[in-house]
Amino acid sequence: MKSTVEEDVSSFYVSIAEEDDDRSYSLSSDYYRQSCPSVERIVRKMIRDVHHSRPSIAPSLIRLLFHDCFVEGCDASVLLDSDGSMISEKEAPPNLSLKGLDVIDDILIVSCADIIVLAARESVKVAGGPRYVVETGRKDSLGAFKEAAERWLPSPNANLSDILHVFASKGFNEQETVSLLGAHSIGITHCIFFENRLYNFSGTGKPDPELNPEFLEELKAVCPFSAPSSSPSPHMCSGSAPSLPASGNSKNKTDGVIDLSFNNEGGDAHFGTRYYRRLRLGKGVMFADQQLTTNTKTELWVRRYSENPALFRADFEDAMIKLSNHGVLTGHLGQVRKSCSKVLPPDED
Ligand code: HEM
Repeated sequence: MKSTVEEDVSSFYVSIAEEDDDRSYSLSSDYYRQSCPSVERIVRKMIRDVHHSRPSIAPSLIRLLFHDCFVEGCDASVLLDSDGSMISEKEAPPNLSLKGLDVIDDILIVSCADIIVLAARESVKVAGGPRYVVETGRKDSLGAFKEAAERWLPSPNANLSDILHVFASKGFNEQETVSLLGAHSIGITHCIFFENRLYNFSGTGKPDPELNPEFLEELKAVCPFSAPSSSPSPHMCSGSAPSLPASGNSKNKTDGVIDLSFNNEGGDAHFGTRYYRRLRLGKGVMFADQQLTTNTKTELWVRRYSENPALFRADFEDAMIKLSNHGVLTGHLGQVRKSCSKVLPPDED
């Protein structure tokens, strides 16, 4: 006997074509009303189940949304493998440490692009963040954009004006940018993404003066200096920014990992608020984060969000909805892949 999920999947591919014929090409709140009415319920259940056995999955899926949507829009292009005609975005340095891609394929009951958005929404919720409403109807891309990934995904050592410029190019103002970065209140980072702040900040041979001195010592204990640092320069990711080996097998200093909320003493337990309170204490782990306190406009939002959890949650919801709708493909502009890592052959498109 077929499970509810299997029934939903088999009916989906039959009716998706009909669905497109009788509606305008835009996202909608009931896009899968006929073809897959249970999609949101199924994604919610699957994310909760995976989160139970693999609690690290929620931050990974939220980051995946950002890395998909910032590169030519929310079109699941980040999931495509390289083939004869294209190089995968997964090979772009900022994407080498992405995780959770397997979960999107495991859930695949509608387009990969919609699953990324719905999975990120549920991930925010299980991580203690707000629940927001997202529309559906995104289609998957016909190609991958590795060079765009290198151009648009900021380096953890990028300076604030570059970061604000990139976000502004995608339509996000300072307030929205600061609220989105609240996602860094959960998840992990590898030492390689901030070790220059501990040992050789901007080539000075000294630590970043913005780092809280006690916190600096704690970070050094977790990420000891073990080899000449590559001292990545603090500019946008263009292939020269720090990146991890594609395989996680090598045992070297790049393996060091800490929680983005490492030593939260003096901070706060809540999603979001925790991040901004830490920044005010000089406990931002990445350079990109800590700099939010150095500019009058962004510092204002850091302060407001650290003091007002309700304000943060409302703004974060709005910014995540905006991110989830960025540059989407609808109607015949895209396709619905059967495997997220492969474009459909033309005869099946
Ligand atoms: C200036 C912009 C940003 C930079 C430079 C940046 C950089 C990074 C880096 C280097 C990591 C560590 C990855 C690792 O070591 O595996 C990370 C983790 C993370 N980022 Fe960002 N990020 C930015 C914006 C965002 C945004 C807008 C979101 C979501 C809305 C986001 C969500 C996350 C999450 C949730 C993690 C933890 C991932 C995990 O635990 O697997 N980031 N980010």
